[in-house]
Amino acid sequence: MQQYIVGNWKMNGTRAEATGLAKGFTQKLLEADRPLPYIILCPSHPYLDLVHALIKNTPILLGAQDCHHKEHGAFTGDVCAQQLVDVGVHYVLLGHSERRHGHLESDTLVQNKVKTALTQKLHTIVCVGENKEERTSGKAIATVISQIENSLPSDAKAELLLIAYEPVWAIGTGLTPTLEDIERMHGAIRHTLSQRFSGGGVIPILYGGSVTASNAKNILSLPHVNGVLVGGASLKLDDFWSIIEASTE
Ligand SMILES: O=C[C@H](O)COP(=O)(O)O
Repeated sequence: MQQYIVGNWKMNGTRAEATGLAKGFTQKLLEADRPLPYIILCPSHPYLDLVHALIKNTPILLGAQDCHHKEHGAFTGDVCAQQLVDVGVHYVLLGHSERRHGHLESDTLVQNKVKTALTQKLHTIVCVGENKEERTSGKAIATVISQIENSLPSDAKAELLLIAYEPVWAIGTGLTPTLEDIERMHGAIRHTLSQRFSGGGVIPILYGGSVTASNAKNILSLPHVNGVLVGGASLKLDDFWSIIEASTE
């Protein structure tokens, strides 16, 4: 399976910085001499249009960081899936822990968002992950499997779904699970997806949480890891490019 390298810029950057990064990646693509993974950039909403214009004739794909669960309407400050598609978005992150805020954005809300995004044929990256307490009390796998079971619509089309496993305690901290723990979790997720969805065996499962140019190769070499979701390191041109180059074919 071709791997996925997703850069989540979160609420960072300016117009000038977004332009610099997008132009930098397109230039690196021109110089690349090896097969590349799927590369997806997820800027903040105000810069989607700008980044789309800069990457539109390249293999880089555009992602958004969230969308509303309703198709349209009086929801001040929100953005709907149809608007994302309208500005060239192909992927959307849903249920990121920074939006779940513990349980403020519930599994049910995430599931409703997923339904709406899939209706618009957006590739939907559903984020799941345990917090520190759930990890130390031995509940990490049960927590993540429960999030998957409750965040995915039972009739979801497997071909538009991706899962990102992001332990909350690893995000932005420089901490990562051991390779064995990542592999064990991804194996459990794969088992659940295969049982629950026809075609679930092919849903890509990404790892996220303090992925860097130094640890990407080992993580991306794990059999059940189909890509990475990168936060901080995706804002640094050379670091993100090193992570792209660490992908396996
Ligand atoms: O969406 C990305 C993740 O939250 C990981 O962020 P990080 O790479 O800064 O730890």
